[in-house]
Amino acid sequence: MMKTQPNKSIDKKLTAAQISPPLFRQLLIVAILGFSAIWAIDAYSGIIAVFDAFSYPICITAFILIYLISFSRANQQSLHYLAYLVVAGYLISCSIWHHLPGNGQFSNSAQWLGLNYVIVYLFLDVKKAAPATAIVFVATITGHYFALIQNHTTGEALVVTLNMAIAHAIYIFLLWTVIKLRVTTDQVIARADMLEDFAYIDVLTRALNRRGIEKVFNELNLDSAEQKKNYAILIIDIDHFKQVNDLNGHLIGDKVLTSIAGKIRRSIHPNDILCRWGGEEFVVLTLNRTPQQVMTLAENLRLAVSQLVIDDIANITVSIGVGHSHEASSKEAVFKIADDHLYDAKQSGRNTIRASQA
Ligand SMILES: Nc1nc2c(ncn2[C@@H]2O[C@H](COP(=O)(O)OP(=O)(O)OP(=O)(O)O)[C@@H](O)[C@H]2O)c(=O)[nH]1
Repeated sequence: MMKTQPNKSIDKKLTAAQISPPLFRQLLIVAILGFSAIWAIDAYSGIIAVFDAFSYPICITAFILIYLISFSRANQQSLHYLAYLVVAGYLISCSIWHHLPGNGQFSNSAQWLGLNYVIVYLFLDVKKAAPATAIVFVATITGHYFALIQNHTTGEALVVTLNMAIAHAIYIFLLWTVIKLRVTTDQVIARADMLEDFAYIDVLTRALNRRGIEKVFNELNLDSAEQKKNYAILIIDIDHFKQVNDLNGHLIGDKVLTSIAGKIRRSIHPNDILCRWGGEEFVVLTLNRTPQQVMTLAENLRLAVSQLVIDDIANITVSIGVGHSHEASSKEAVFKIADDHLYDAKQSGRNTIRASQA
């Protein structure tokens, strides 16, 4: 439901998209199927390297175990780490192994290395992904350099690893740009949400405004013809407020309004809704209370306000008119009933409550 206190600041931290356990398991199935398919193709064609003959079943077993553990209460983030460790560990060591002399140099294993950077941002939040990216980058480049130098001149090994370093740096840079774009979009959405919240809140008292309570009515489906909901409306009007302004000035008048709103907010149930209906008029919407309970609430509010002393101003009173959902077929009609009772309360001397006879 709508917040009555908008967020003061927008969280500027970079956060990774949340991977739900079902999505994580889907990714694991893709990994299991992918590894199994490549293993089957390599084994069937007879070109399977010694490294792969061992590493494929190890990785597949690890993925299956992580898949099964993911159904337990195990920390999901740790499982994400573990899965990433298996993938990154496999891809780096496989490519390095293939670059060692006699192991089928420059096989196509290196082309998969870019996946390490993509997957790290998929699994980890950005704070952890950044150092992981640096570690993977350094391990990949130095590992390949030392593998190549064993069978090539330093110059040749340097050229190949430099190429690799540039390509990988571009991968990282582009991925980082995508993440930043996404974070900017998230911030724009958060800001829009915050502005939307402001449109429903009265700036002076921080209570909901008319549009705000309208929205609450819609969200709670209170005016639905099919499902009759039990609610009551209390229209609370400050007595002789014009005098408060005339005698003390508008700024003090504002302070009185804010203090009364605060007092009402602290006196109602957390599920009750406070709205500034207009000038010196507030509305409390309360749900699922009996008429007696609503009268008790109204009496508590009347008493609470009457005890306020604001900048030496005492004896502030309110008149309250009550309307119940069972008394009418639309919220407009309930408001009208509450308003009529408020009029009666004012006519009968103020500082009092009026509701229909039970
Ligand atoms: N300080 C301040 N005054 C406001 C604000 N909004 C409305 N008012 C004042 O509220 C007063 C309402 O006056 P009236 O409608 O005559 O009502 P009242 O003096 O409270 O008299 P009763 O309701 O009949 O008891 C006016 O003087 C408005 O200027 C506001 O945001 N700040």
